[in-house]
Amino acid sequence: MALVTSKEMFKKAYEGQYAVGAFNVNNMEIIQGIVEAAKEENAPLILQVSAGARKYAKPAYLKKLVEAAIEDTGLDVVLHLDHGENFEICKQCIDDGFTSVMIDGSKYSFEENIALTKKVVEYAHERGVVVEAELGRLAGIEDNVNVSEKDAIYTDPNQAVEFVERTGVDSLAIAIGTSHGAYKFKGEPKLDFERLEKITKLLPNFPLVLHGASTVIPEFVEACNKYGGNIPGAKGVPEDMLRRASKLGICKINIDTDLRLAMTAAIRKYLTENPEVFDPRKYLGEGRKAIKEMVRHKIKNVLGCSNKK
Ligand SMILES: O=C(CO)COP(=O)(O)O
Ligand SMILES: O=C[C@H](O)COP(=O)(O)O
Ligand SMILES: [Zn+2]
Ligand SMILES: [Zn+2]
Repeated sequence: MALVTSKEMFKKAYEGQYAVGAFNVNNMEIIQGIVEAAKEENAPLILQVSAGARKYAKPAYLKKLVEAAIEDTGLDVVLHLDHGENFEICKQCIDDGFTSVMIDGSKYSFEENIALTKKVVEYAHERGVVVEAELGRLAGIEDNVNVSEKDAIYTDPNQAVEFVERTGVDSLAIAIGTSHGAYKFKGEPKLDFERLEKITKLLPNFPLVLHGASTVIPEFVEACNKYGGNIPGAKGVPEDMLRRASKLGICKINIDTDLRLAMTAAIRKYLTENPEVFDPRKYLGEGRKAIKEMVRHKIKNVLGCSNKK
């Protein structure tokens, strides 16, 4: 039981053609729900912290909560920085004991992204920490992007090879049509699997990462809307697409939106049905339970990493 890097996890995931779930954490109930599910499923686990999470909960609280989760469950956990936007935040997290960091230089030019990623890789590797980088752009992608638009924003397979070789990065987040948040597709969901296969062929045995991979589980969207919410038209990546991706070199699947929706749906329902309750433990407890069930479902039925610890 310890904080570990994702090196071994990804090697096993690649060979076993499954993916490890990387779940975003922001408070105690979210962490507890996730680790309880991973423990029951005997699954490998990545807990990831965004800059926003660090701002909300404060770095020390999140670090100690993750340590407490490890102590309580006996799990091995990767503590990962999600979307580090500059060298300084990556350095802070490495100095803080994170075992993995993401440097997201995807908004910069290819050469600038390489230089920034290389700098983080050098600092991280000297300290036994692994690095994820990103090539290609995720945001604002719809299913009706045309071929030339795709070439501009989706990850270029040949560039991916050059990027990995020149930076020495440990894993790479790619853009094949997913996006962050609850509104991923206007029409039918579509991912560019041909591109993913090309990248995998050119980078054999190299772990790839899928961001923006929440399914936006319809039952949670419906519950949110039924109990006072207003999130019409929310749509995510269907489960069978995630299963397919995990057999094509995707070793890490990022999930945040589904955690938010599970928790919000459960709390909305509980408060609506129990208007007399004002004890936060009651409704936050419902949120935690919903997260645990959702994460168990992902581990067992989507990621395929039950009993792969
Ligand atoms: O990619 C993510 C975190 O980095 C989360 O994606 P979702 O918004 O699809 O959950
Ligand atoms: O990729 C983004 C994650 O969902 C984190 O979101 P956040 O920046 O609101 O914490
Ligand atoms: Zn990005
Ligand atoms: Zn992301």
